Amino acid sequence: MERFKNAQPVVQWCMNSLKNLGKYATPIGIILYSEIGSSIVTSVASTIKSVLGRLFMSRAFLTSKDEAFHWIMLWISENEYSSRANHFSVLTSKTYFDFSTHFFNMSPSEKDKNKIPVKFVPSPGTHIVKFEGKYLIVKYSKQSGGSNNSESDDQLIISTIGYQPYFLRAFITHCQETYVKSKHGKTLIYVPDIYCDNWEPRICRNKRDPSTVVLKSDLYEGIKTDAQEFLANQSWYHRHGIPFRRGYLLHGPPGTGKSSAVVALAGDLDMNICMVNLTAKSLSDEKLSGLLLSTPYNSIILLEDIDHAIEHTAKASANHKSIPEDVNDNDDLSDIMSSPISLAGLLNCIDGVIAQEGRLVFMTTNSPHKLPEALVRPGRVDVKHLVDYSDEEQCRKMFVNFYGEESQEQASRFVSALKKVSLAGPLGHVGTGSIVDKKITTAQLQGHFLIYKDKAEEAIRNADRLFV
Ligand SMILES: Nc1ncnc2c1ncn2[C@@H]1O[C@H](COP(=O)(O)OP(=O)(O)OP(=O)(O)O)[C@@H](O)[C@H]1O
Repeated sequence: MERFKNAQPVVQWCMNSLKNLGKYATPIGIILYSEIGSSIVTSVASTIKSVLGRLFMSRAFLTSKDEAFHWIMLWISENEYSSRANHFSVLTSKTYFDFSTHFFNMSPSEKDKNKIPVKFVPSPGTHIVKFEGKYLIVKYSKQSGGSNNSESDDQLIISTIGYQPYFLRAFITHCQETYVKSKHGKTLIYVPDIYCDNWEPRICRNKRDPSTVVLKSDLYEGIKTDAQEFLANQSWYHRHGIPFRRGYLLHGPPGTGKSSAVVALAGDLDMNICMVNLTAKSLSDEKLSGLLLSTPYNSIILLEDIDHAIEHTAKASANHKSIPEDVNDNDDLSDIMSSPISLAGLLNCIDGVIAQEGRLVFMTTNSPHKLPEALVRPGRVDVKHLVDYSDEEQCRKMFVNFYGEESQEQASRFVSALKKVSLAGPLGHVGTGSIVDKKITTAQLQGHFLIYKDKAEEAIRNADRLFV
């Protein structure tokens, strides 16, 4: 009984509280009702939407990391929808890269050279396009933030009515075919985006005709045959347990046609080129390996001036804290101190357990002696070629390429003029008469002929200017 007496105030307090609650019951009820009710309605609606979506819609998700993203964007840009869309982005040929621009003829007409051509492409948002009489909803979202994660990817969600995915697949296949057709006769050059997260197609240029790249006889053909043989023998490599990769090193003086040969080869083999600047500040070992593992299908990897990258890695690893002694005033110190990649990282990426299979890697350098043994060992570099100063035959071919087949006789006179100059050695001494000893590069020859465009005789008369 005593215990109940003690509990009396508590019971009284509870009774009072209930009474007071009665006063507020209606507003609290409304609030609770509306809050709970609306959340129930929202979740039921979204469940129904998602169930209906799954039952009656098919959907494809793509990010800009994937090549298919670009096929779709190109198709939409070229589709008549884009000309009618009231929600679009405007691109000019000077605009920051957008894949589609390179497939349009964006060069100004001869008549109106000051008028920059304009192209309208879909802007981020939702677009409705028609394909084979059916509608597709394309949701395009652009992520502008992130620097070092996949959040910087643009995203496409394509939906259409119908449970069966065939229509959507047919649409994507059609976009791919359109892309392949647009690319016909062109070489696509990919470079890493500014964060070095993904590849982006940067240049779409007409294929370079291999006959316009004048190398020593059979050099180009030798490289091409080797590459073709490699590409055709995947199963042989697998059978023998040899990694299916082939590395080439083209070395020689600047302006002798090393990069031009790779561009011509890519066109000849109907491949694309992925070019990495190994000294880019935003690159790192991880990013480089990520990039090399995700090179777009059917691409040649081109690492130009590899000796510069090696120099950078060496300086940076030796000088993480101190300033290198051989830095001169023109060097950008921050570049040297923060070399983006390490030598070990580079070697691993080119040929390590993480290296992608089935690829051609071309490296070019002016200073092969600066390359570490480990870089040029077989497996990383399987084929080495010196691309040297021009010989007689190259001078003749360059002349004929410039002035036409009918200029054969003039080409011989041009070569004689060059030999005559070669016979006069330095300071009145007799020279060897060998054109190669005069160290003329094909780039110099090109420059000379450009001065005397359409004036073959003047190019011959002034041949000695090549040696000034
Ligand atoms: N062998 C060649 N045949 C035709 N054109 C050439 C040749 N070599 C150089 N050229 C021309 O000279 C320019 C530079 O050529 P390219 O970039 O291929 O030389 P490179 O050897 O790669 O030079 P670098 O070592 O400086 O990178 C280009 O415009 C190219 O057309």
